[in-house]
Amino acid sequence: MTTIASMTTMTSAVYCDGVTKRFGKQFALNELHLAIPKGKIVGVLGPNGAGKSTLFRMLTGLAKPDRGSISVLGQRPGWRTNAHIAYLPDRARWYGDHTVNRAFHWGESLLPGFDRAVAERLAAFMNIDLDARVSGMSRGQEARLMLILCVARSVPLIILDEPFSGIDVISRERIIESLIDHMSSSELADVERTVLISTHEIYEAEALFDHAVFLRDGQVALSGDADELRAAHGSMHATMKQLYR
Ligand SMILES: Nc1ncnc2c1ncn2[C@@H]1O[C@H](COP(=O)(O)OP(=O)(O)OP(=O)(O)O)[C@@H](O)[C@H]1O
Repeated sequence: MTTIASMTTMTSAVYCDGVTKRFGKQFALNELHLAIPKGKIVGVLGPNGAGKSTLFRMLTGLAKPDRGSISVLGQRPGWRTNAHIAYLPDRARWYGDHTVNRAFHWGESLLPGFDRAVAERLAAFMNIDLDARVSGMSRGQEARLMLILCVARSVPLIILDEPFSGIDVISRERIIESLIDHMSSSELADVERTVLISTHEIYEAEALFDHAVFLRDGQVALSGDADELRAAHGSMHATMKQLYR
């Protein structure tokens, strides 16, 4: 029998039903109910400690819920689903002795769906020298490399946890522009991509989003279509201010 829950599981990129995760007495996620539609660029937003990284870790099978169930691309998270996910964790670092070229070569051999030509184009746009050694890069330059390694992949789900942290405001605007351009380009038309992005740089990033989920204390405080949220509150930034003041 097909139930409403099983249909929502199939039509959603991510579906969480009553997901709870505790660390000692602290609830990271508390009876979280969430359905993220496929094919959208989604802002996963909220103050420090709201549960964003914990949610992402669960979607990639790195953490297990104490209670509740999670479905990613219609399946339980694990190695099968991870082949279809490009995940940029917060605090991600690359090998210091690699050059950008070597990182892209590594990506080509080991990351499903990695497209080197796309990576090189993004690198040119983001001012990343292919011969640069990672150990000599600034934090912001390394953050760009990590971002490219994820978004140059043709996979149905991309999860970016704080991808812009450490990148200066001018470069951030340029990078967000290049992402908008890249996400809407025809080279990705073969895959229905869902992209989840957590960021505190909501002012600059909000043009990216066509859906938003606001978390508070491990629960969904508000979620919906970005245009509808903007129409109701003025901007995503204003929505955030009203929700968390
Ligand atoms: N491994 C852990 N051990 C103990 N507590 C944890 C652990 N991971 C998360 N927490 C707690 O769970 C809550 C949610 O943390 P999480 O990192 O998911 O928040 P976040 O929304 O990503 O925050 P930020 O915006 O600061 O990155 C916080 O109170 C945090 O202290």
